[in-house]
Amino acid sequence: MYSHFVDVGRLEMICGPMFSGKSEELIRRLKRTILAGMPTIIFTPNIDNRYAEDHICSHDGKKLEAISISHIEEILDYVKDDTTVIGIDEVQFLDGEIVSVIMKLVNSGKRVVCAGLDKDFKAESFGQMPELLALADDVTKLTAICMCCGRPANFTQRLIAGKPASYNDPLILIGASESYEARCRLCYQIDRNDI
Ligand SMILES: Nc1ncnc2c1ncn2[C@@H]1O[C@H](COP(=O)(O)OP(=O)(O)O)[C@@H](O)[C@H]1O
Ligand SMILES: Cc1cn([C@H]2C[C@H](O)[C@@H](COP(=O)(O)O)O2)c(=O)[nH]c1=O
Ligand SMILES: [Zn+2]
Repeated sequence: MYSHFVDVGRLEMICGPMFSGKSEELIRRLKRTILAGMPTIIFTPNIDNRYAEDHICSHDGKKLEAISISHIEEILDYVKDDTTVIGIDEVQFLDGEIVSVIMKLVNSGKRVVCAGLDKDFKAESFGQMPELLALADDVTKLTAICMCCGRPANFTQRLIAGKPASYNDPLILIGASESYEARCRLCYQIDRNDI
C-alpha cells in the first residue's frame, strides 16, 4: 500500500523580475492555506521596508501579515511542530544558511513557499536563488510587461536619474518604479563602461 497520507515536505519557488506578480502569487497561495485552516507562518527580510515591516505587499497593494526577520535562522524560533506552511518573500535577500534552513524545514515535512528575484539588475543570478531553484519541487517563473515595448519581460532594469545603472553599482537598492522597470531582453540595458 502507498503511504499517500504521510506529510511529505515540499519546496515551491516563485521567481521572475520585479513587477511580475511574485508577491501577488505568494499572497494568493498563502491566503488559500490560511482559508484551509493550515497553520501558516510568513516571513520577510527586514531589508525591504518599502511598504510595511509587518506585511508582505504587492506593487498594487495586496498584503498579508508577516514576521520581519534579519537572519534566516530566526525562522526556526517561530516555526512550531504544528506549523504546516511557511511563506518567505524577497528570499533573494536572505544569505548565510538559507539553503540548509529551508531544506531542514522541507525534510521535516513542511510546505515552504518562497518568492524572489532570480536575476539582479545586472541580469546575473541573485544570491542563493540558483541553488533553491535547483532543489525546488516546483518552480513558477513569471514575466512582467516590458515598459518599453509591451513584450513579456524577464529582466529588471535599474534606472539612475532615468539612465541605465552602471554594472559596478551596489547590488542592493531598495525601491520600486522610481528606480526600476520591467524590460524584455531587447530593451534591457546596462552601462558596462566602467567594468
Ligand atoms: N511592468 C509591469 N508588468 C506587470 N505588472 C506591473 C508592471 N508594473 C506594475 N505592475 C503591477 O505590479 C503588480 C505585481 O506586483 P507584485 O506582485 O508586487 O510583483 P513582484 O513581487 O514580482 O515585484 C501587477 O499586478 C501590476 O498591477
Ligand atoms: C533587481 C534588483 C532589485 N533590488 C530590490 C528592489 C526591490 O526593493 C526588491 C525587489 O522587490 P520585488 O518584490 O521583486 O518587486 O529588490 C535590489 O536590491 N537589487 C537588484 O538588483
Ligand atoms: Zn521590450
